[in-house]
Amino acid sequence: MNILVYGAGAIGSAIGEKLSGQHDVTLVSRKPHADAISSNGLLVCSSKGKERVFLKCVTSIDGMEPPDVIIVTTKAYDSKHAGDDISRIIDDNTIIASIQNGLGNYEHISRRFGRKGVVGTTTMGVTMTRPGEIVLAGEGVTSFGPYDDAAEKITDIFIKSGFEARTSSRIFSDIWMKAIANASINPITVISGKTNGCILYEPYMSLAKEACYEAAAVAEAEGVMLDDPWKAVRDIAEKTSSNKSSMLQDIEKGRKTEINQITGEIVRRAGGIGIPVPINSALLELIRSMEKKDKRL
Ligand SMILES: NC(=O)C1=CN([C@@H]2O[C@H](COP(=O)(O)OP(=O)(O)OC[C@H]3O[C@@H](n4cnc5c(N)ncnc54)[C@H](O)[C@@H]3O)[C@@H](O)[C@H]2O)C=CC1
Ligand SMILES: CC(C)(CO)C(=O)C(=O)O
Repeated sequence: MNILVYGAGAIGSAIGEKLSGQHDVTLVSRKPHADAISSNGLLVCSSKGKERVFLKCVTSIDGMEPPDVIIVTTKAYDSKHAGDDISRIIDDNTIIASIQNGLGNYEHISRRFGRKGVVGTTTMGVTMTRPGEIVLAGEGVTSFGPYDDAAEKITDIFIKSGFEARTSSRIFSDIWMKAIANASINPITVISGKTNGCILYEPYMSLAKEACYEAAAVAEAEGVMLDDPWKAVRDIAEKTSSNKSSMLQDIEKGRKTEINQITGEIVRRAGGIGIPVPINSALLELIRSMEKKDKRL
């Protein structure tokens, strides 16, 4: 199959590399990463050692034939642009799947094409250490949905390429649960400057719990059922207790964060249905001001 991975940074490169064992994979990335991969291949570092893999990596999809599958792995703030760009090269048979954090990716990437797409979420952990080099911290589980032919086809492709993957009948709960975990953990790690485990202790735990319950109320008002969201958040914080959240890493490197697509979406949706979310609203403003390195402070 011809598979295009659009927005190949950390996660996209790791996914593309693994799929390339069985499929004709093209990564779409920015110039430094594309140049490094084209010259020296992709260096994949993991607990198994280091492996250099040669892959096709381009910076533009101009003139491409419609691929069988497009996997979108940009940051969530680039989803709208990704949707616009890939709409130029798809045909009726192209399956489009998003594997990203945050809320609203499905709407940007799939529903806008007027037909079903696939939405995914993953617990893989990958970091890009420099252009052309990634570190795989954990293989994780990747889930796809909604439960239909396209999601099953992508799940099958992933399983046959060696991923732990499943089709989920509750994909929107899974996506919401990941967003709630990110909303409860990530902003607090930025404010505290500590790793994910900080939310298991006071003074951070009460704040994280409030953020979690507020966000869960919004999900439930949207008809999304969640089982014990605070337990799920605590479990994720325990499993990743020594990790620096992606948001803390972004702030430390002076990069844009996904706060608007995580906490911002929760606050926006809460406003639309009249649910008070004071803790998430405060966290949103604090992270936005830290992102801008607010000069008034
Ligand atoms: N890294 C991880 O372990 C995990 C990441 N995620 C989610 O996956 C998504 C991607 O995360 P990462 O891979 O860490 O981010 P990343 O920033 O490493 O990768 C995204 C890449 O997309 C590229 N890109 C964006 N627009 C592009 C365009 N128009 N043309 C070409 N390239 C373009 C960027 O240059 C960047 O290299 C995020 O939503 C993140 O929250 C989810 C689970 C784990
Ligand atoms: C689950 C968690 C919090 C792991 O670090 C994450 O997804 C992130 O950092 O964005």
